[in-house]
Amino acid sequence: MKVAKFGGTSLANAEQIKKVCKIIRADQERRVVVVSAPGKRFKEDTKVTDLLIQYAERFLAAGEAPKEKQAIFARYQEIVKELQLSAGVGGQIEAELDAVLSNQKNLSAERFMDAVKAAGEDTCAKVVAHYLRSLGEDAHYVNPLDAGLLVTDEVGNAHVLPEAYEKLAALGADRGITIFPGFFGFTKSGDLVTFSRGGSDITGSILAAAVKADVYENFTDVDSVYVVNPNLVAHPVEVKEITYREMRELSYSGFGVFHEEALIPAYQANIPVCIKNTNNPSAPGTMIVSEPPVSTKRVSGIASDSGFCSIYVSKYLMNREIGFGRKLLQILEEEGLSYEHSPSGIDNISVILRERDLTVEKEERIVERISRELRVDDVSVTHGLALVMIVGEGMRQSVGTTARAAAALAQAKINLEMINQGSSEVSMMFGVKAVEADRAVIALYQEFFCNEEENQPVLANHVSSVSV
Ligand SMILES: Nc1ncnc2c1ncn2[C@@H]1O[C@H](COP(=O)(O)OP(=O)(O)O)[C@@H](O)[C@H]1O
Ligand SMILES: N[C@@H](CC(=O)OP(=O)(O)O)C(=O)O
Repeated sequence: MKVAKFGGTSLANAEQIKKVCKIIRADQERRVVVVSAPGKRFKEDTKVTDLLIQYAERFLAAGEAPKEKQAIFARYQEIVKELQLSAGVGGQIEAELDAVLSNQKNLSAERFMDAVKAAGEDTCAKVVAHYLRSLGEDAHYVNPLDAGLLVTDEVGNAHVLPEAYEKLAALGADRGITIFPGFFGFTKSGDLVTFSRGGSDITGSILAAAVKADVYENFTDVDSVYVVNPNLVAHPVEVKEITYREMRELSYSGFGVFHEEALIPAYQANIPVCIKNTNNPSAPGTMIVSEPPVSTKRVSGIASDSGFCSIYVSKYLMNREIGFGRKLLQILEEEGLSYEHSPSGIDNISVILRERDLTVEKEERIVERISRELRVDDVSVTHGLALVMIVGEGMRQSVGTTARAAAALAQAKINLEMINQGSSEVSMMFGVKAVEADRAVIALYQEFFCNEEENQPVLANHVSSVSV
């Protein structure tokens, strides 16, 4: 059995939904289907999820938002009409959507926001199920509450609860084709909570693990995962196969094609993931697997993400002070902050955080506490950083990757704020000013992928002859 997830671009309008249904019908193994909300139809368009957020924000501020509501209805009305669904079906779908958008009673502002956001996928799943039925298929919409998709009570950032898997396993025995809305689940108390943005990928992975699918197919709008963001480099090298670990690092670092948290359920259940193109389903796509291929490249991908800041702390003989690191991180913990990385030297340490988590007040308090409580020589915060990540299982067997990367960045006149090699040795991180991130990725792409001779595959478990 296959679990297939279709992203927003695959469901943006009726024409796309027809392609999706053709793909579902082409393979009887595609029995559990997860759908996102309709995405962008063209570059400047707005995703339905963003329309829903705009609606909820206006509604919460003004008590009504007729213009925003109409924009949402217009998207679904056009789809229903072009799919030639009956007036009765269209009316029912619209009434159910309207009930969610108009019902703030007994809901806090944040719960209302999550309920409205989830209505995008929920409505889309109903439309797809109706359309498949109109084509004669035995398809049915399943609600995550009824199916038992239990999640933590973290509004807008839910995580699946372990007991959900057992309940969801029953979907594997369902008759016909199950159409399941992505992006949200329910707490044990029955409250709706969404995953973080892009979270329909997570739903697909959870269902694939629960029903022990042979493969989790993730349909999007590109033929494969590429070694760099195709919006940055035209026609970059395609990735045929990549490990969960590499993909996890690259998704974390900015590969928008697959949600970083979506790999865990599939990985734990050892379900291979295949990224495929709805607009070109015969293309083989990219397989995400547990073991690297025998002949693996030194570098599998290069990604970057901005929105980071760094707290730099220096103190003479820091290395001799027992408990220094713990006390520093405890200050961050007490301010409710998680940290991303922490490169260190003998007398200094940096802690990298997401900028969105650090308010001005928190920053002032943290700097003051570090100075006073840890009696440091220097503490400063640098904003506007991007992290550029080179990832590859082959790096473990290769010598000189850091030197080549640093030289390429130096040649492009990019100043390095920091370098950090992950303990797993499959990734290497460079901190640069956010404005220089794209240039850094391009320079690294040229270094590792545009020189045929240098880019010969290196054998796994074999030390490359390339040296510094
Ligand atoms: N390394 C990469 N390989 C492929 N696509 C990438 C990569 N990095 C970013 N992307 C972008 O991810 C997009 C697909 O993700 P997304 O827009 O979330 O699709 P969906 O609507 O199917 O969920 C692609 O159109 C591409 O622009
Ligand atoms: N619609 C949600 C969830 C999602 O996964 O969407 P997409 O498949 O378009 O990335 C969002 O925009 O965040």
